[in-house]
Amino acid sequence: MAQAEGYKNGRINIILSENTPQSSANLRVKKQKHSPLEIVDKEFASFVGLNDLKTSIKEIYASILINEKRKEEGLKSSKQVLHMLFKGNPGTGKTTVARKLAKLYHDMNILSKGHFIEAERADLVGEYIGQTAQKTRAVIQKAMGGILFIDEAYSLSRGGEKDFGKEAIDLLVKHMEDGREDMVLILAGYPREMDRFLSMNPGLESRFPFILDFDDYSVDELLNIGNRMLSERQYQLSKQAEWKFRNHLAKKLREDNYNFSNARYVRNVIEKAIRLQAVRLLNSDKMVSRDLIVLTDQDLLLE
Ligand SMILES: Nc1ncnc2c1ncn2[C@@H]1O[C@H](COP(=O)(O)OP(=O)(O)OP(=O)(O)O)[C@@H](O)[C@H]1O
Repeated sequence: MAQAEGYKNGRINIILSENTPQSSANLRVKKQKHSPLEIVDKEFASFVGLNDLKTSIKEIYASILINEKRKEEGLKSSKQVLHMLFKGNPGTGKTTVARKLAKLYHDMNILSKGHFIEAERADLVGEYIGQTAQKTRAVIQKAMGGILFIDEAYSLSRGGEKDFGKEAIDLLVKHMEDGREDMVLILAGYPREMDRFLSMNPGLESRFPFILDFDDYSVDELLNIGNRMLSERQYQLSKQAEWKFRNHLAKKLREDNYNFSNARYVRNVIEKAIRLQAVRLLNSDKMVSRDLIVLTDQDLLLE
């Protein structure tokens, strides 16, 4: 196990005891001389915005480390339950953050494997008696040592009391109650549907100590996300294209916030623009190297 070794200059230094199974991950932590909270900043540096969420994750991270330290010192410590509810509109980063947490928890030695399993209703719910238990147990088994992420969790209670989805929920709850710690369950979905789902399954919410809200992005944040996606691929928007995109995003946010898919929408526009630019360049007789980088307003198909 990694251990927290005292506090120096406001930092908790992580050291390794011998025979640590994930020693390479933790050695990385030590070599870089980052404090645990800086590690969260570093891991989440590629995420635009999400400031409240980053603060919550730091609190979780800090409380886990301090709890471990208290345990070592023989002080009272609570059992760490890390199951989470993620509430946010489409494309607000729920899946991407959950994947990142799997890695972080692995580096912290909380999860032995740190892999990420995403499951939906069809993976858990069967069509005949006995099949749901089989399917759900198999998914839980596969997720042991990692994160089990169930997107649109409310789809499990779609059919009401008689539906097998209820059985899947009960099995997941039972698994959480059994207190096997080497798996984190994250139920995710859109805020309104999640709230309805939780109100229909009393007692469920209280089993999740962490509820994280993913807010919609502002126009500036969406543009920032887009520009980062482009620079990762060595592209950029022309001034005019950026202006056009900004106005369009502002209009989108005013119009249909509920169906708008936030950062995923931005990703789709950008991927389409890259394809349209390629066709435009092949059709043009003159091409200089800068043309390979710049996406113009003609390349942005905004709908
Ligand atoms: N804050 C962010 N910074 C940078 N990129 C982001 C951010 N949030 C989301 N993205 C990008 O947007 C895309 C969609 O994100 P993701 O799939 O995590 O959203 P989601 O909330 O799980 O959506 P859904 O609920 O519809 O499945 C991904 O490509 C992701 O990398």
